[in-house]
Amino acid sequence: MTMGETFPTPDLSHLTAEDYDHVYEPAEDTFLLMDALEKDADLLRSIAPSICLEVGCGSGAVITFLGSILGSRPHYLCTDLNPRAAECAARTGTQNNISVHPVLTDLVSALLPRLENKVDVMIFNPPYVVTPPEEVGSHGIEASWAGGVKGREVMDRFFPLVPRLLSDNGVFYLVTIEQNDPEEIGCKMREFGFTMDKVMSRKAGPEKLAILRFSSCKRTM
Ligand SMILES: C[S@@+](CC[C@H](N)C(=O)[O-])C[C@H]1O[C@@H](n2cnc3c(N)ncnc32)[C@H](O)[C@@H]1O
Repeated sequence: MTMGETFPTPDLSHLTAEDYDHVYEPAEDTFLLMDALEKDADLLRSIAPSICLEVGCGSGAVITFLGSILGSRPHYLCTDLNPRAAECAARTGTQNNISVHPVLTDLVSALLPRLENKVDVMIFNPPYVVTPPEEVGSHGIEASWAGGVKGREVMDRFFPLVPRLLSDNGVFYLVTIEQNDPEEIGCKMREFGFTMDKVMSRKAGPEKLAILRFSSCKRTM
């Protein structure tokens, strides 16, 4: 086992302040997610992934970081409904020599049914902030954080799609805050056939962040 292996934070020097007016700038949640992926590097490699997918890629920092862990063998796909984010994610991949393929779509709509049971590693740092419901649904920077009731409105729409997308040995990483009620999410995902593990947690200002990992109860590895 390769204890404590570290991987480089992606070079984001190509992104400008103007980009970040429109696209989520990597923050504590982004970095905690990267730390969790780094911690799970051996597990991720043991899956020998063919397809990795990040939903809501923003700058593309996380999917690119995953690429630095897993190398060039897997396909790296990502989605966002913000066109500027999709464009930034492609540039971040190029800047770091990782081939990242962004798809402009709501959640994963454009990828189903083609990716049915084919995704080995899936990541979602969703808009998780509790906001009035009417703030949900923007295609601009507000889509980065506006999560509506309990901060759950966007992620709740995604959960039923997880069993359709993940391969039998696949894993799904989700960023949450305490207000999202991670325990309730665990119960909901159990109904879809997944077990939940908390990989990491951290307090960042007022936010109690957690990185949850879901894997199929049928998982053989
Ligand atoms: C908290 S930001 C995370 C960005 C990036 N993954 C990171 O960790 O830095 C959430 C991202 O999800 C995107 N997003 C929000 N709702 C979405 C939806 N329904 N479908 C696809 N992407 C969405 C936002 O545009 C934003 O880029």
